[in-house]
Amino acid sequence: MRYLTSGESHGPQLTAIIEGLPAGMPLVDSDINEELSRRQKGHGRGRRMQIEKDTVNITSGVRHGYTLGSPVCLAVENNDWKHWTKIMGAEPLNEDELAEMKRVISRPRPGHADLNGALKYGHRDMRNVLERSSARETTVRVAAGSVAKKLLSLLGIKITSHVREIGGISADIKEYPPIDEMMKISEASPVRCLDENAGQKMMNLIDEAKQNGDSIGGIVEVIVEGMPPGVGSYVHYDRKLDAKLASAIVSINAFKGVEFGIGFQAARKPGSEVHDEIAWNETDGYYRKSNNLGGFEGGMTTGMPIVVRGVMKPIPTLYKPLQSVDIETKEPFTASIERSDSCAVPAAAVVAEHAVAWELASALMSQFYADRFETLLETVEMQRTYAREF
Ligand SMILES: Cc1cc2nc3c(=O)[nH]c(=O)nc-3n(C[C@H](O)[C@H](O)[C@H](O)COP(=O)(O)O)c2cc1C
Ligand SMILES: C=C(O[C@@H]1CC(C(=O)O)=C[C@@H](OP(=O)(O)O)[C@H]1O)C(=O)O
Repeated sequence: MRYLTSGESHGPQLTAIIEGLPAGMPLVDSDINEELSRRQKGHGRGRRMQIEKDTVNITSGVRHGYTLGSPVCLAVENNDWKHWTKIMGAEPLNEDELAEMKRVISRPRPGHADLNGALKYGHRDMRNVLERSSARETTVRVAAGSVAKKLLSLLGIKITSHVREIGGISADIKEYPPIDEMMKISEASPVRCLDENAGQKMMNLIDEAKQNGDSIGGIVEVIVEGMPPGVGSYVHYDRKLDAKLASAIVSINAFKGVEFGIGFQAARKPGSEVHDEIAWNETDGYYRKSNNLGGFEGGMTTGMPIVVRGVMKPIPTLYKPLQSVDIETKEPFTASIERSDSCAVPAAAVVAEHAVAWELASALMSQFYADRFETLLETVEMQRTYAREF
């Protein structure tokens, strides 16, 4: 399976085209809209989220609530577009407006794509860069990911996400509740934090950062239960499923790091405290007595829950901007200010969840390829039985 996205942040719409879905999979708008709405929530977001109410228009590949096996096109309109038609060049301008338009963005924001993107593509107006480098694009990544999440859920695979840390305040999770419970808590919490105390502190810190014209980042965690063992491969670098997940996480705007299970802690412990002992029983087949490695050995799923975390840096646009240089005059200036979030970690958790869902669904489809969804169901079930009895 693959997908492409297109669209500018303040253009008319965002689009994703998915190729390679099996035919006969149930899919309706609400499967996608519920996930889009989750991405829009979360303490710390700017005014844009009040303007948008992201809903999908499925324009191809689905009839009467079932996939056809043909490309699925998902379109999400930008409500904000109507305020930007002139700036985005969709309307002819009079002289005054033209003069106004000469206020091009020439002072790159440290930490955003502005300067690198401008010099790469030769844009003197950095709006040409920020329109596409904006995380607005994650809307349709979530749309595509929600189709993958639907496929996973029909195969009995559950996935959720939550916030582990914001601005250095860490959620103190002694024991994870069952995954259905985690889904509910993270949905209800304004920072998607499973620990209510830490959640409140995180919100206070976000408010403080906002008041100071600053921004903060954090750590999100994605948890998956029900993946059959043996998905992915050890035989080649580009077939290792943990590597694909790592790439998907780091591809999210502002994500700088990734870890599985106990992650970086593994560097500070002896092997006897890291590797998960293997056991077997009739109901579950092989299982691990612990899950320090977060569901992967040798680039393949172990059948244990997948636990993957991603690190998001603070948002680069600052209302108290950092020093930069004007690319026209080469004089030092403070960076330009665009309307901005002060913290988008809770939203980014939902994006990470969908990025992971996509990679897992895609791996299942390449390993158990099926033109018909029913065949996929049967083959995945066969793999589970085979693994249990192996
Ligand atoms: C959900 C989400 C919302 C974001 N909102 C903003 C924002 O309002 N302002 C901003 O400057 N960056 C925001 N970012 C981060 C930038 O998009 C990102 O830093 C930029 O594209 C540069 O890419 P890089 O940080 O991966 O190098 C957001 C990221 C995510 C995931
Ligand atoms: C629009 C979204 O996030 C945007 C991501 C973003 C950036 O620079 O990445 C900058 C802001 O854009 P705007 O200036 O239009 O408010 C965010 O709002 C979204 O998540 O849907």
